[in-house]
Amino acid sequence: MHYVSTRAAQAPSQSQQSQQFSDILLGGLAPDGGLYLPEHYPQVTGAELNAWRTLSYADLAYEILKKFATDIPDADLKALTAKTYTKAVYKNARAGENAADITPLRVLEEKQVAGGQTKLILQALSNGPTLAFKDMAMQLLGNLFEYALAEKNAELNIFGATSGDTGSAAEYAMRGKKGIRVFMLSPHKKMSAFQSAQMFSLQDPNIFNIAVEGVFDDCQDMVKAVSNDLPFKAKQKIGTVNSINWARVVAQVVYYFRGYLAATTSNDQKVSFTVPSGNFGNICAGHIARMMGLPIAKLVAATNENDVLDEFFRTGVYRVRKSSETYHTSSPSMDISKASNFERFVYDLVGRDSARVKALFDKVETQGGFDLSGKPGSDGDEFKLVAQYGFKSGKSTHQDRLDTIRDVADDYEITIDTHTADGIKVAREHLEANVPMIVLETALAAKFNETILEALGVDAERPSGFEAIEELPQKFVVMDTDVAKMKAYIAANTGL
Ligand SMILES: N[C@@H](CCOP(=O)(O)O)C(=O)O
Repeated sequence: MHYVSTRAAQAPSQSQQSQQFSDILLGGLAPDGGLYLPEHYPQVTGAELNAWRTLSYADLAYEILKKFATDIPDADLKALTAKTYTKAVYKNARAGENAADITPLRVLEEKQVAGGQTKLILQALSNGPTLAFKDMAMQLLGNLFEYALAEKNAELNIFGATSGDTGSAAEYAMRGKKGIRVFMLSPHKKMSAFQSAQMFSLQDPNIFNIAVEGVFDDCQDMVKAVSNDLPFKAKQKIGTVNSINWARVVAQVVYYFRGYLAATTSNDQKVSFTVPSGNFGNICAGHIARMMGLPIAKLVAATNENDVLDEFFRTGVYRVRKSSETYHTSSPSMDISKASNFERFVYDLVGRDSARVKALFDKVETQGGFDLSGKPGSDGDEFKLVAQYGFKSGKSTHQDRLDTIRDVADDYEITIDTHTADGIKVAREHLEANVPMIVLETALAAKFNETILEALGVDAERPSGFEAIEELPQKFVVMDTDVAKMKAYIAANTGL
């Protein structure tokens, strides 16, 4: 399988620099500033789906990943997925969940309505080491990086940005790994107390936490600026773990298949997914699963008050917000106004025309957005095609989160986190008869105890190993949004 940049002038199989999975695994952004995607989406047959119904999560991951990572020997890939997706790693399953399922489903509600029955299902994705769905991909990335670096006898300096969950998932997956350092930017004082403590309490010498005076988008812009300095990137051996890295997205494709197979008994049935969305990486994985032929009816993006994506899916206008207009909310991992993975979807939406993609995203940088509504003066009319990709959206506020956390606790005796609450609030607006709606869980409630206390008046249950984490000594530096200073900090700590 060859990979193409969303901004490339040439298909990779025709270019001299043909890229395969292992070539792009360690790199992140393409050299032209675009994002990698496979040259075509591999298709899944009905017979394959049937055969996959009885597989373990690890074996299902292997079957899906081998369609994309065609340059990794089958036996090695199988060993990597078997090592990653174990019940020992995903050990934080709650009462009523089977840890061996890795991403167990829980039916929250079934209702008789005109024309049939609606069903609301929660897919648990946060039973891994850092209690967030990011572990699902990051644990695999840690093992893939170690494998690839050992093959090349190389080292890697990961430079990433987090609004709360990617950072800890990456640091837990990479701590102690030979040849790997992690430099993680986060918005200073804008994560929950638990999220900050989870990252900043790590004392490992290969982990560097940098709290940036700004919002997540400022952090992500710095990651892109550093990645676009190709000589610096090469000299400092910079890689990334954000969803700009294709391997992150493809690992997330697996749980859409798993959710579908667990919620249905025949391939004639469809399901929909609601996905709490910030950087568009998670729902982009759903888009890819759907493009591979998974019978998904709707993909519903749920945003918080930072509603750039909801605005696009309602109007066709993509209008990024300035840092000063990005709200600090009680679902902080989604406090994002410039969703980097959105470019992958736009690439498909405009018929894989990389020149158009480049022009549109250049316009984001120079004029703050683009308009595909087809109205006079707009940049195109592709918004009319959005429905055929199944996308819908909705938005949720702090009050919605509080209400939903209370409802779900009262009705189904489960405490959900604030981002999952955004998902459930929006999912309820898109229920359809006879099409189960699966909400992807973002994290465990313990990570956002401030809001759980406000909603329920009691603390969220805390899995063992995280008691009093906020009291541990913290190690981090504070910096402003100065790319030159950031580069100097990286170079000083790598010694390269
Ligand atoms: N919500 C994320 C932000 C980074 O997103 P990613 O999927 O690109 O890693 C976080 O919690 O850090």
